[in-house]
Amino acid sequence: MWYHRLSHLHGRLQDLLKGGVIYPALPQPNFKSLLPLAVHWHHTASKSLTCAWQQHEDHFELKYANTVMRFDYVWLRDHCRSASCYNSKTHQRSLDTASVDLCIKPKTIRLDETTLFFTWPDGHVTKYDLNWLVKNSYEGQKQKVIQPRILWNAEIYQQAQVPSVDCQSFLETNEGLKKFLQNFLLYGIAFVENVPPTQEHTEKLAERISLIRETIYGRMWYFTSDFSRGDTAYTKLALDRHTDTTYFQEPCGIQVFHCLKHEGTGGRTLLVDGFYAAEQVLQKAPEEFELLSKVPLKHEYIEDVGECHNHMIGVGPVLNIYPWNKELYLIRYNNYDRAVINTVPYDVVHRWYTAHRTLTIELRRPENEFWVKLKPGRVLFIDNWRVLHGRECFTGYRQLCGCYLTRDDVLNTARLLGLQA
Ligand SMILES: C[N+](C)(C)CCCC[C@H](N)C(=O)O
Ligand SMILES: O=C(O)CCC(=O)C(=O)O
Ligand SMILES: [Fe+2]
Repeated sequence: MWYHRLSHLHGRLQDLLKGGVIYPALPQPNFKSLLPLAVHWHHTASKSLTCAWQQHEDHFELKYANTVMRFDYVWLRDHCRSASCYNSKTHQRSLDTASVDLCIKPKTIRLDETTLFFTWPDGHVTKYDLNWLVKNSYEGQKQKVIQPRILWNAEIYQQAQVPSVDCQSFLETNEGLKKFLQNFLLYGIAFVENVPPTQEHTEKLAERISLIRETIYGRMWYFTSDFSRGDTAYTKLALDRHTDTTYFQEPCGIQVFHCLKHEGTGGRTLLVDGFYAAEQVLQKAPEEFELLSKVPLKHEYIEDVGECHNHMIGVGPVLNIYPWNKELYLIRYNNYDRAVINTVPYDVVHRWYTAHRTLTIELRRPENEFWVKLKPGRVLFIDNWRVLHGRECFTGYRQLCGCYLTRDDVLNTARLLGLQA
């Protein structure tokens, strides 16, 4: 078996070498500085800078920058960046992909320096820079790190001493905003300090990083324990850890909390990194992790209080994973709002309960709980796709205001500031 694989690999290399091979000249300064390491360096450098390609019957194979890439011919035609195929002003494709022959093959392929030229049967020429191909190929993407994150339990988060960003620097400087977003992307929570304790100022903060997502709760919400809505959030009761709006097909991306007033006891906020807990499940029981990522569940919000009549349903697994790189991107966890399970047969149901228990045990470990008392002036932003929140029961008058944000627009702001998101 092993021998088989080896000889197969060897054959592939031979194939590759039959294609065009170039050794770009080394820039002079590098050459000099690397000279003492000549023997070792020669090997790695020639490996990383060599380009080898091979035209196969049904795909194009390219070896460059230590990456072996395979491209489908329709893909190569479809991604043509020539002026007639792609509008580089709008960054939009002009080519009608449906007009490409699904059996298309290039008539000729030529490499000049670091540019590949494909001439298609109708004479059209497509140019690709080798580095563009590395960056945009499936194989190149796989090498890229996933969204940088620091998974945390209470100790990790507290030891990190993540600084809060001052309201003025958040509102008035790009550095302040960037620092805030960087922390938010890394930890899934972030604080802004010295905010005037009003709904208007909280709204201003929200609008600085995103669009406010208006929901059945309104645009900016403002709530006390008056049971004005048919939900436990509007009482003085404790709330176990959960994510919000699990009953939306796309749960809200970010939640903003600002406690404007509390005259009483208790009412601390609980925060738990759901991705940290999920990672523990993946390590300890990978098949349970997989089940939680596959079994679709319904969450439901049924309200019939006063003038408020709502019936929301969202369907999706507890753990949502990108299929191409297995990256976890969303956790949907709310035992209060989870609806009747009728999407899976009984034996799967039992295995699902076991897996759900494993995750719950991780989420409930005291060492994973980060408790904070929200105070007027300190605004908390929570990544509702990652970090669970809850609260301790409380006495007295407590006023909380906040809103939900659309996730796409937060990430948009982050990317415009040069962050990976
Ligand atoms: C934040 N705010 C008070 C407006 C809404 C609360 C929503 C509560 C609901 N059970 C959920 O978890 O989605
Ligand atoms: O009252 C709180 O601190 C939070 C309640 C809650 O979970 C929510 O409003 O989503
Ligand atoms: Fe909540």
